[in-house]
Amino acid sequence: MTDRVTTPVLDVRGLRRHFPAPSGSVRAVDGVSLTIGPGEVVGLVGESGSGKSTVGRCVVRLDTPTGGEVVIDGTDVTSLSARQMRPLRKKVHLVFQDPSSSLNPRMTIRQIIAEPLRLHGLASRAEASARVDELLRQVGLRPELADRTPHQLSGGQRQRVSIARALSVEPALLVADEPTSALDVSVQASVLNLLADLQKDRGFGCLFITHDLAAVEYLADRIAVMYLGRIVEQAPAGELFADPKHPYTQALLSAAPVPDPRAGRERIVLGGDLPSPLDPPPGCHFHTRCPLATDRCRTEAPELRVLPAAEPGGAPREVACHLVGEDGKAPDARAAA
Ligand SMILES: Nc1ncnc2c1ncn2[C@@H]1O[C@H](COP(=O)(O)OP(=O)(O)OP(=O)(O)O)[C@@H](O)[C@H]1O
Repeated sequence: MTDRVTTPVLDVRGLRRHFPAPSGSVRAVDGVSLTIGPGEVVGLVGESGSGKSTVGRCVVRLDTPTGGEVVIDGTDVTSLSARQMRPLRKKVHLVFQDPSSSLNPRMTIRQIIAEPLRLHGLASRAEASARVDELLRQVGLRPELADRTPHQLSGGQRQRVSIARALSVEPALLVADEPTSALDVSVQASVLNLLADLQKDRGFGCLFITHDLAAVEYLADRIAVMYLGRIVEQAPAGELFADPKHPYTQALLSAAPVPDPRAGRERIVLGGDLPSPLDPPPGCHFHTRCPLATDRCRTEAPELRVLPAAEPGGAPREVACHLVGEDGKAPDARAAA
């Protein structure tokens, strides 16, 4: 196996993003570590305000971390200037939540999709034009749309254009931040299917940020669960849904629609709101809402620990909870709730 094959497309270590505020600092991201292998899809889930988008923005360097490291395809980009970052921009692209605000309304679709190719000097004008036609077909749009402007397209078509633009330079990593949440429910599934098909065909790594648990179960190989700026659990997608270990993950998944009603999952209703990242609770951040919290949880922050794989040779999983045993045996928040 060559080094190229084993180098992760994304290696985030101890990432922090604290925003200064008049009465302290907002710890939006507070020590996140995450790895994505080539061709791997990692879902990042958690309540609104848990820090998911801030992680995504730091990865694509739309935001600058206040601590930790971001390594993209083997290059540490944490402290690169905008100029130094430019050649690396083709390795990682972001698909935003709302395509209406991320596409320049004065440019044609052809100009929008060709822009990254032009910025990176990857194609002549004629080559870029042919490539745009091909990309439009790949995202399920007719090449005739190339001469229109974004406002002449539907929301779903605009998001397909954003995806075509992001993929025009064949990135190693795509960060998709709630790529379907601004779309009509009727087109959400087709855009998700498109992303899944393109990912399988092209094999790019993907950080998929979402609230949509059904979508993440469908798309992700692995899922990381965030709570108040930290990852509290990471596991292969199937294992996380079948056997969530962290009481927060149990509560989050209990609210997801169950495809098979016979599997009936009892809902765990969490008390209170997500605490403020301006003044996070001491110890385990989740203790204020956890039905199982003990004195230790209120004072000592649990580390993210590696648990034994479910099967020999299986992928390891990680959890940050004092109540999960070394053997991976987890308490049931449902019983206590
Ligand atoms: N520029 C900023 N200045 C101050 N606080 C910020 C800034 N950006 C984000 N935050 C705060 O950081 C926390 C995390 O925000 P973030 O948008 O990353 O969460 P999220 O999990 O992506 O939420 P959502 O799912 O609603 O997008 C929130 O409390 C938010 O208010």
